[in-house]
Amino acid sequence: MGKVYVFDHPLIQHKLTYIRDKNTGTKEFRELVDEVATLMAFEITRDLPLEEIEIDTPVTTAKTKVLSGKKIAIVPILRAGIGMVDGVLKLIPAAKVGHIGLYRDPQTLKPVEYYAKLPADVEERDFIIVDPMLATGGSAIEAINSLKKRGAKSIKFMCLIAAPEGVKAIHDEHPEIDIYIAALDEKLNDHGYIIPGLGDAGDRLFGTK
Ligand SMILES: O=P(O)(O)OC[C@H]1O[C@H](OP(=O)(O)OP(=O)(O)O)[C@H](O)[C@@H]1O
Ligand SMILES: O=c1cc[nH]c(=O)[nH]1
Ligand SMILES: [Mg+2]
Repeated sequence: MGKVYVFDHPLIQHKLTYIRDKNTGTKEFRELVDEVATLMAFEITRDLPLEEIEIDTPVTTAKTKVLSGKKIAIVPILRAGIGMVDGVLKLIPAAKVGHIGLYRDPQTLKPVEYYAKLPADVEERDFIIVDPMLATGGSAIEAINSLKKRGAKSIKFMCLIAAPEGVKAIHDEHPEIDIYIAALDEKLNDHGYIIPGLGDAGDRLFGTK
């Protein structure tokens, strides 16, 4: 069964407070999302495999460790997921980036796919899907379906704020997926928005409302 990791690091929680605050403007919101994505990437990469190599220090030789070159791909769910990509790339700059375009129909709350482009070597990569919000879970489930359909074998899901309903929905559909979140909120409202949440992540990132 996939696990749920809630990153309660004080820096993440502090920054998340200002991300939630409705008085935080677009520029600062974008910067904070980027910073939290970097901090989350630090935690999510904790289990990356290492290999031992030998190097020369100025005084002697030393057996020491480097990353063993695991192939990683970051996949933002468009639009709002884009806000987390650069933050993750700061720590794993060699990662490839795929894109999945989904919007949530405001009436049905069902996700509609409008774009998908992934790295060619899908089967060999570890995928990290990024999206600030996990609400009903429809978008995340559709993104996971889309990756699996194209041959992905290893998938993690990372978001800033999740509703319990969304976490359950992912695990009902894809029980093996590990979910990484900065905060697990209370519930969804009647419009599928997370309470207390942060409002519409895409609109706040891109200033479209
Ligand atoms: O868990 P769900 O109920 O599917 O909701 C979460 C989705 O809703 C938001 O995207 P939105 O549809 O607003 O698109 P946008 O990123 O283009 O704003 C958010 O970024 C997630 O992708
Ligand atoms: O609270 C929510 C739910 C879905 N999408 C958002 O951007 N915010
Ligand atoms: Mg949106």
